[in-house]
Amino acid sequence: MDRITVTAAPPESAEPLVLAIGKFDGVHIGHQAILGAAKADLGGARLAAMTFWPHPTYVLTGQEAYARVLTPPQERDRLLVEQGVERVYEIQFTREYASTPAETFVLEHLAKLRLRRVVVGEDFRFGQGGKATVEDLKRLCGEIGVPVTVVRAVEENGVKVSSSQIRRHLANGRVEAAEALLGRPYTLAGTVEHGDALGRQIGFPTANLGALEAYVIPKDGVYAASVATVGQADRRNWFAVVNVGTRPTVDGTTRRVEAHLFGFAGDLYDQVLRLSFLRRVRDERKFAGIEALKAQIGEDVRFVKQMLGML
Ligand SMILES: Cc1cc2nc3c(=O)[nH]c(=O)nc-3n(C[C@H](O)[C@H](O)[C@H](O)COP(=O)(O)O)c2cc1C
Ligand SMILES: Nc1ncnc2c1ncn2[C@@H]1O[C@H](COP(=O)(O)OP(=O)(O)O)[C@@H](O)[C@H]1O
Repeated sequence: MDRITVTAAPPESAEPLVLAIGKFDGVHIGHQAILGAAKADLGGARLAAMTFWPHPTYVLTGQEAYARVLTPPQERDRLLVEQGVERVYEIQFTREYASTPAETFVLEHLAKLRLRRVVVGEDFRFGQGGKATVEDLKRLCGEIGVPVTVVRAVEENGVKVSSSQIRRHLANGRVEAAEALLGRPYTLAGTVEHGDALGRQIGFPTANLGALEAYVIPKDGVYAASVATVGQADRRNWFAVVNVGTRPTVDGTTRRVEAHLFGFAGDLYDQVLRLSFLRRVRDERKFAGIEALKAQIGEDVRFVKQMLGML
Protein backbone atom coordinates (compact mmCIF):
# COMPACT_ATOMS: atom_id res chain seq x y z
CA MET A 1 0.00 0.00 0.00
CA ASP A 2 1.29 3.50 -0.80
CA ARG A 3 0.99 5.96 2.02
CA ILE A 4 1.29 9.57 1.00
CA THR A 5 1.46 12.30 3.61
CA VAL A 6 0.04 15.57 2.36
CA THR A 7 0.20 19.06 3.83
CA ALA A 8 -2.02 20.81 1.27
CA ALA A 9 -2.15 19.70 -2.36
CA PRO A 10 -1.33 16.05 -3.09
CA PRO A 11 1.40 15.23 -5.61
CA GLU A 12 0.15 14.50 -9.14
CA SER A 13 -0.85 10.86 -9.60
CA ALA A 14 -0.01 8.87 -12.70
CA GLU A 15 -2.55 6.06 -12.35
CA PRO A 16 -6.29 6.56 -12.47
CA LEU A 17 -7.87 6.42 -9.02
CA VAL A 18 -11.25 6.05 -7.40
CA LEU A 19 -11.01 8.11 -4.23
CA ALA A 20 -13.02 7.59 -1.04
CA ILE A 21 -12.76 10.58 1.30
CA GLY A 22 -13.46 10.62 5.03
CA LYS A 23 -12.07 10.46 8.55
CA PHE A 24 -12.45 6.67 8.59
CA ASP A 25 -11.99 6.52 12.38
CA GLY A 26 -12.88 2.95 13.26
CA VAL A 27 -13.29 1.80 9.64
CA HIS A 28 -16.79 0.81 10.82
CA ILE A 29 -19.63 -0.72 8.77
CA GLY A 30 -20.61 2.74 7.49
CA HIS A 31 -17.06 3.33 6.22
CA GLN A 32 -17.05 -0.20 4.83
CA ALA A 33 -20.19 0.65 2.82
CA ILE A 34 -18.41 3.70 1.33
CA LEU A 35 -15.34 1.64 0.43
CA GLY A 36 -17.57 -1.13 -0.92
CA ALA A 37 -19.35 1.34 -3.23
CA ALA A 38 -15.97 2.65 -4.40
CA LYS A 39 -14.69 -0.87 -5.03
CA ALA A 40 -17.80 -1.78 -6.99
CA ASP A 41 -17.08 0.99 -9.49
CA LEU A 42 -13.33 0.75 -10.03
CA GLY A 43 -13.36 -0.01 -13.75
CA GLY A 44 -9.64 -0.74 -13.75
CA ALA A 45 -8.67 2.21 -11.54
CA ARG A 46 -6.94 1.77 -8.15
CA LEU A 47 -8.80 2.30 -4.90
CA ALA A 48 -7.43 5.17 -2.82
CA ALA A 49 -8.63 6.73 0.44
CA MET A 50 -8.07 10.32 1.55
CA THR A 51 -8.15 10.90 5.27
CA PHE A 52 -7.16 13.44 7.91
CA TRP A 53 -4.83 13.32 10.91
CA PRO A 54 -4.92 14.31 13.77
CA HIS A 55 -8.66 13.95 14.21
CA PRO A 56 -10.19 17.18 12.82
CA THR A 57 -12.51 17.54 15.83
CA TYR A 58 -9.46 17.51 18.11
CA VAL A 59 -7.62 20.09 16.02
CA LEU A 60 -10.64 22.39 15.78
CA THR A 61 -12.18 22.09 19.26
CA GLY A 62 -9.31 20.83 21.42
CA GLN A 63 -11.73 18.36 23.08
CA GLU A 64 -9.49 15.92 24.94
CA ALA A 65 -11.73 12.97 24.08
CA TYR A 66 -10.74 13.41 20.45
CA ALA A 67 -7.02 13.24 21.22
CA ARG A 68 -7.85 9.53 21.28
CA VAL A 69 -9.31 7.57 18.39
CA LEU A 70 -10.82 4.16 17.67
CA THR A 71 -8.12 3.35 15.12
CA PRO A 72 -4.77 5.18 15.26
CA PRO A 73 -3.23 5.65 11.78
CA GLN A 74 -1.35 2.35 11.64
CA GLU A 75 -4.41 0.35 12.63
CA ARG A 76 -6.69 2.42 10.38
CA ASP A 77 -4.40 1.78 7.39
CA ARG A 78 -4.24 -1.93 8.10
CA LEU A 79 -8.04 -2.06 8.07
CA LEU A 80 -8.25 0.08 4.93
CA VAL A 81 -5.93 -2.37 3.17
CA GLU A 82 -8.22 -5.21 4.29
CA GLN A 83 -11.01 -3.32 2.53
CA GLY A 84 -8.99 -3.22 -0.70
CA VAL A 85 -7.43 0.25 -0.41
CA GLU A 86 -4.13 0.45 -2.29
CA ARG A 87 -3.16 4.03 -1.50
CA VAL A 88 -3.81 6.32 1.46
CA TYR A 89 -3.50 10.10 1.27
CA GLU A 90 -3.15 11.28 4.85
CA ILE A 91 -3.70 15.00 5.13
CA GLN A 92 -1.90 16.64 8.03
CA PHE A 93 -4.90 18.42 9.47
CA THR A 94 -4.17 21.83 10.97
CA ARG A 95 -6.27 24.94 11.62
CA GLU A 96 -4.66 26.44 8.59
CA TYR A 97 -5.61 23.47 6.42
CA ALA A 98 -9.17 23.67 7.78
CA SER A 99 -9.50 27.12 6.24
CA THR A 100 -8.93 25.76 2.70
CA PRO A 101 -11.86 26.99 0.59
CA ALA A 102 -14.05 24.25 -0.92
CA GLU A 103 -13.11 25.47 -4.42
CA THR A 104 -9.38 25.12 -3.69
CA PHE A 105 -9.85 21.62 -2.27
CA VAL A 106 -11.60 20.37 -5.41
CA LEU A 107 -10.34 22.56 -8.27
CA GLU A 108 -6.69 22.68 -7.15
CA HIS A 109 -6.06 19.70 -4.86
CA LEU A 110 -8.34 16.92 -6.14
CA ALA A 111 -7.75 18.10 -9.71
CA LYS A 112 -4.10 16.98 -9.43
CA LEU A 113 -5.16 13.36 -9.11
CA ARG A 114 -6.36 11.35 -12.09
CA LEU A 115 -9.73 10.74 -10.51
CA ARG A 116 -12.23 8.46 -12.14
CA ARG A 117 -14.68 8.97 -9.30
CA VAL A 118 -15.00 10.36 -5.79
CA VAL A 119 -17.02 8.45 -3.17
CA VAL A 120 -18.20 9.96 0.15
CA GLY A 121 -20.84 9.41 2.81
CA GLU A 122 -23.95 11.60 2.74
CA ASP A 123 -22.86 13.65 5.75
CA PHE A 124 -19.42 14.50 4.29
CA ARG A 125 -18.53 18.15 4.94
CA PHE A 126 -15.45 19.96 3.69
CA GLY A 127 -13.84 23.31 3.02
CA GLN A 128 -13.58 26.39 5.18
CA GLY A 129 -15.63 26.00 8.37
CA GLY A 130 -16.81 22.58 7.16
CA LYS A 131 -19.62 24.38 5.37
CA ALA A 132 -19.53 22.72 1.96
CA THR A 133 -21.86 19.73 1.50
CA VAL A 134 -22.07 16.78 -0.89
CA GLU A 135 -24.10 19.03 -3.22
CA ASP A 136 -21.17 21.45 -3.39
CA LEU A 137 -18.82 18.51 -3.92
CA LYS A 138 -20.92 17.28 -6.86
CA ARG A 139 -21.05 20.74 -8.43
CA LEU A 140 -17.31 21.40 -8.07
CA CYS A 141 -16.30 17.90 -9.15
CA GLY A 142 -18.61 18.40 -12.15
CA GLU A 143 -16.39 21.30 -13.19
CA ILE A 144 -13.38 18.97 -13.44
CA GLY A 145 -15.38 16.12 -14.95
CA VAL A 146 -15.26 13.78 -11.96
CA PRO A 147 -18.45 11.91 -11.01
CA VAL A 148 -19.35 11.69 -7.32
CA THR A 149 -21.04 8.77 -5.57
CA VAL A 150 -22.81 9.66 -2.34
CA VAL A 151 -23.36 6.67 -0.07
CA ARG A 152 -26.35 6.73 2.28
CA ALA A 153 -25.62 6.41 5.98
CA VAL A 154 -25.88 2.87 7.32
CA GLU A 155 -28.39 2.68 10.16
CA GLU A 156 -28.50 0.32 13.08
CA ASN A 157 -31.82 0.18 14.90
CA GLY A 158 -32.77 3.56 13.42
CA VAL A 159 -29.54 5.23 14.58
CA LYS A 160 -26.88 6.31 12.12
CA VAL A 161 -23.70 4.26 12.45
CA SER A 162 -20.98 6.72 13.42
CA SER A 163 -17.67 6.85 15.21
CA SER A 164 -19.30 8.97 17.94
CA GLN A 165 -21.95 6.33 18.49
CA ILE A 166 -19.20 3.71 18.87
CA ARG A 167 -17.34 6.03 21.29
CA ARG A 168 -20.53 6.29 23.39
CA HIS A 169 -20.93 2.52 23.45
CA LEU A 170 -17.32 2.07 24.61
CA ALA A 171 -17.62 4.82 27.24
CA ASN A 172 -20.55 2.84 28.66
CA GLY A 173 -18.80 -0.52 28.43
CA ARG A 174 -21.10 -1.76 25.66
CA VAL A 175 -18.36 -3.58 23.75
CA GLU A 176 -20.88 -5.93 22.13
CA ALA A 177 -22.78 -2.97 20.64
CA ALA A 178 -19.51 -1.40 19.51
CA GLU A 179 -18.63 -4.68 17.80
CA ALA A 180 -21.91 -4.70 15.90
CA LEU A 181 -21.17 -1.26 14.45
CA LEU A 182 -17.49 -1.92 13.78
CA GLY A 183 -18.12 -5.24 12.08
CA ARG A 184 -15.40 -6.76 14.29
CA PRO A 185 -14.55 -6.61 18.00
CA TYR A 186 -13.05 -3.38 19.34
CA THR A 187 -9.29 -3.98 19.45
CA LEU A 188 -6.30 -2.29 21.08
CA ALA A 189 -2.72 -2.96 20.01
CA GLY A 190 -0.15 -2.24 22.73
CA THR A 191 3.19 -3.27 24.18
CA VAL A 192 3.43 -5.31 27.38
CA GLU A 193 4.90 -3.27 30.23
CA HIS A 194 6.02 -4.06 33.75
CA GLY A 195 3.54 -3.52 36.58
CA ASP A 196 3.93 -4.07 40.32
CA ALA A 197 4.43 -7.86 40.01
CA LEU A 198 1.46 -8.41 42.32
CA GLY A 199 -0.53 -10.41 39.78
CA ARG A 200 1.67 -13.50 39.91
CA GLN A 201 1.70 -13.32 43.73
CA ILE A 202 -2.06 -13.64 43.84
CA GLY A 203 -2.02 -16.37 41.20
CA PHE A 204 -3.27 -14.33 38.26
CA PRO A 205 -0.39 -12.77 36.32
CA THR A 206 -1.65 -10.00 34.07
CA ALA A 207 0.09 -8.57 31.01
CA ASN A 208 -0.22 -4.77 31.24
CA LEU A 209 -0.71 -3.15 27.85
CA GLY A 210 1.17 0.10 27.41
CA ALA A 211 1.48 2.59 24.55
CA LEU A 212 -2.30 2.99 24.41
CA GLU A 213 -2.25 6.81 24.51
CA ALA A 214 -3.76 7.10 21.03
CA TYR A 215 -6.74 4.85 21.79
CA VAL A 216 -10.23 5.34 23.17
CA ILE A 217 -10.34 2.96 26.18
CA PRO A 218 -13.62 1.21 27.08
CA LYS A 219 -15.24 1.94 30.46
CA ASP A 220 -13.45 0.59 33.54
CA GLY A 221 -14.45 -2.96 34.34
CA VAL A 222 -13.81 -6.61 33.67
CA TYR A 223 -14.17 -8.09 30.18
CA ALA A 224 -13.85 -11.36 28.29
CA ALA A 225 -11.34 -10.87 25.49
CA SER A 226 -9.14 -12.55 22.94
CA VAL A 227 -5.47 -11.68 22.75
CA ALA A 228 -3.08 -12.30 19.85
CA THR A 229 0.63 -11.77 19.31
CA VAL A 230 1.56 -9.31 16.57
CA GLY A 231 4.45 -9.34 14.14
CA GLN A 232 5.67 -12.85 14.82
CA ALA A 233 5.84 -15.61 12.25
CA ASP A 234 3.94 -17.95 14.56
CA ARG A 235 0.94 -15.86 15.55
CA ARG A 236 -0.46 -17.18 18.80
CA ASN A 237 -3.78 -16.36 20.41
CA TRP A 238 -5.54 -16.94 23.66
CA PHE A 239 -8.81 -16.16 25.34
CA ALA A 240 -8.34 -13.93 28.35
CA VAL A 241 -10.01 -12.05 31.16
CA VAL A 242 -9.17 -8.36 31.17
CA ASN A 243 -9.36 -5.63 33.78
CA VAL A 244 -9.58 -1.99 32.70
CA GLY A 245 -9.24 0.47 35.55
CA THR A 246 -7.32 2.09 38.33
CA ARG A 247 -7.25 -0.95 40.69
CA PRO A 248 -8.81 0.75 43.74
CA THR A 249 -8.25 -2.35 45.90
CA VAL A 250 -4.49 -1.92 45.71
CA ASP A 251 -4.74 1.90 45.69
CA GLY A 252 -3.75 2.13 42.06
CA THR A 253 -3.67 5.61 40.60
CA THR A 254 -3.13 5.17 36.88
CA ARG A 255 -5.57 3.46 34.54
CA ARG A 256 -4.37 0.12 33.22
CA VAL A 257 -5.52 -2.42 30.70
CA GLU A 258 -4.32 -5.83 31.89
CA ALA A 259 -5.00 -9.30 30.58
CA HIS A 260 -4.73 -12.67 32.27
CA LEU A 261 -4.26 -15.15 29.41
CA PHE A 262 -5.79 -18.60 29.75
CA GLY A 263 -3.37 -21.48 29.28
CA PHE A 264 -0.26 -19.35 28.94
CA ALA A 265 2.90 -19.43 31.02
CA GLY A 266 5.99 -17.47 30.03
CA ASP A 267 7.27 -13.99 29.47
CA LEU A 268 5.40 -11.42 27.41
CA TYR A 269 7.29 -8.24 28.36
CA ASP A 270 7.93 -5.87 25.43
CA GLN A 271 5.80 -7.93 23.08
CA VAL A 272 3.12 -6.26 21.01
CA LEU A 273 -0.29 -7.78 21.67
CA ARG A 274 -3.63 -7.15 20.06
CA LEU A 275 -6.50 -7.32 22.55
CA SER A 276 -10.10 -7.66 21.34
CA PHE A 277 -12.99 -6.95 23.74
CA LEU A 278 -15.66 -9.64 23.49
CA ARG A 279 -18.05 -9.08 26.39
CA ARG A 280 -18.39 -6.98 29.52
CA VAL A 281 -18.47 -9.01 32.73
CA ARG A 282 -18.76 -6.51 35.63
CA ASP A 283 -17.76 -3.14 37.07
CA GLU A 284 -14.36 -2.68 38.70
CA ARG A 285 -14.76 -2.57 42.51
CA LYS A 286 -12.80 -1.74 45.62
CA PHE A 287 -12.53 -4.93 47.63
CA ALA A 288 -11.84 -5.12 51.38
CA GLY A 289 -8.49 -6.75 50.69
CA ILE A 290 -6.36 -8.88 48.42
CA GLU A 291 -8.04 -12.14 49.48
CA ALA A 292 -11.48 -10.88 48.47
CA LEU A 293 -10.07 -9.59 45.17
CA LYS A 294 -8.38 -12.91 44.51
CA ALA A 295 -11.61 -14.83 45.14
CA GLN A 296 -13.50 -12.54 42.77
CA ILE A 297 -10.87 -12.87 40.02
CA GLY A 298 -11.20 -16.66 40.41
CA GLU A 299 -14.95 -16.23 39.85
CA ASP A 300 -14.33 -13.98 36.83
CA VAL A 301 -12.01 -16.58 35.30
CA ARG A 302 -14.59 -19.33 35.81
CA PHE A 303 -17.37 -17.17 34.39
CA VAL A 304 -15.42 -16.20 31.28
CA LYS A 305 -14.12 -19.71 30.63
CA GLN A 306 -17.66 -21.04 30.91
CA MET A 307 -18.91 -18.37 28.53
CA LEU A 308 -16.25 -19.30 25.99
CA GLY A 309 -16.85 -23.04 26.24
CA MET A 310 -13.59 -23.76 28.03
CA LEU A 311 -15.14 -25.46 31.05
C1 LIG B 1 -10.06 -10.46 36.04
C2 LIG B 1 -9.52 -9.35 36.88
C3 LIG B 1 -10.40 -8.56 37.59
C4 LIG B 1 -9.94 -7.54 38.40
N1 LIG B 1 -10.84 -6.79 39.12
C5 LIG B 1 -10.40 -5.81 39.94
C6 LIG B 1 -11.32 -5.07 40.74
O1 LIG B 1 -12.53 -5.22 40.68
N2 LIG B 1 -10.81 -4.13 41.58
C7 LIG B 1 -9.47 -3.89 41.67
O2 LIG B 1 -9.07 -3.04 42.44
N3 LIG B 1 -8.58 -4.54 40.89
C8 LIG B 1 -9.01 -5.51 40.04
N4 LIG B 1 -8.10 -6.21 39.27
C9 LIG B 1 -6.71 -5.72 39.18
C10 LIG B 1 -5.77 -6.32 40.23
O3 LIG B 1 -5.76 -5.43 41.32
C11 LIG B 1 -4.41 -6.37 39.54
O4 LIG B 1 -4.44 -7.36 38.57
C12 LIG B 1 -3.33 -6.65 40.54
O5 LIG B 1 -3.18 -5.50 41.28
C13 LIG B 1 -2.02 -7.02 39.85
O6 LIG B 1 -1.38 -5.92 39.31
P1 LIG B 1 0.05 -5.97 38.61
O7 LIG B 1 -0.17 -6.28 37.15
O8 LIG B 1 0.60 -4.60 38.80
O9 LIG B 1 0.87 -7.02 39.25
C14 LIG B 1 -8.55 -7.25 38.46
C15 LIG B 1 -7.67 -8.02 37.69
C16 LIG B 1 -8.13 -9.06 36.91
C17 LIG B 1 -7.15 -9.89 36.11
N1 LIG C 1 -1.18 -16.40 31.82
C1 LIG C 1 -0.55 -15.20 31.79
N2 LIG C 1 -1.24 -14.08 31.47
C2 LIG C 1 -0.60 -12.89 31.46
N3 LIG C 1 0.70 -12.73 31.71
C3 LIG C 1 1.45 -13.81 32.03
C4 LIG C 1 0.85 -15.09 32.09
N4 LIG C 1 1.81 -15.97 32.44
C5 LIG C 1 2.94 -15.30 32.58
N5 LIG C 1 2.76 -13.98 32.32
C6 LIG C 1 3.85 -12.99 32.41
O1 LIG C 1 3.72 -12.35 33.65
C7 LIG C 1 3.58 -10.96 33.52
C8 LIG C 1 2.52 -10.45 34.49
O2 LIG C 1 2.79 -10.82 35.82
P1 LIG C 1 2.49 -9.81 36.99
O3 LIG C 1 2.89 -10.45 38.27
O4 LIG C 1 1.07 -9.34 36.88
O5 LIG C 1 3.54 -8.71 36.67
P2 LIG C 1 3.36 -7.18 36.26
O6 LIG C 1 2.89 -6.51 37.45
O7 LIG C 1 4.74 -6.77 35.81
O8 LIG C 1 2.37 -7.16 35.14
C9 LIG C 1 3.17 -10.71 32.10
O9 LIG C 1 3.63 -9.49 31.59
C10 LIG C 1 3.81 -11.89 31.37
O10 LIG C 1 5.13 -11.55 30.98
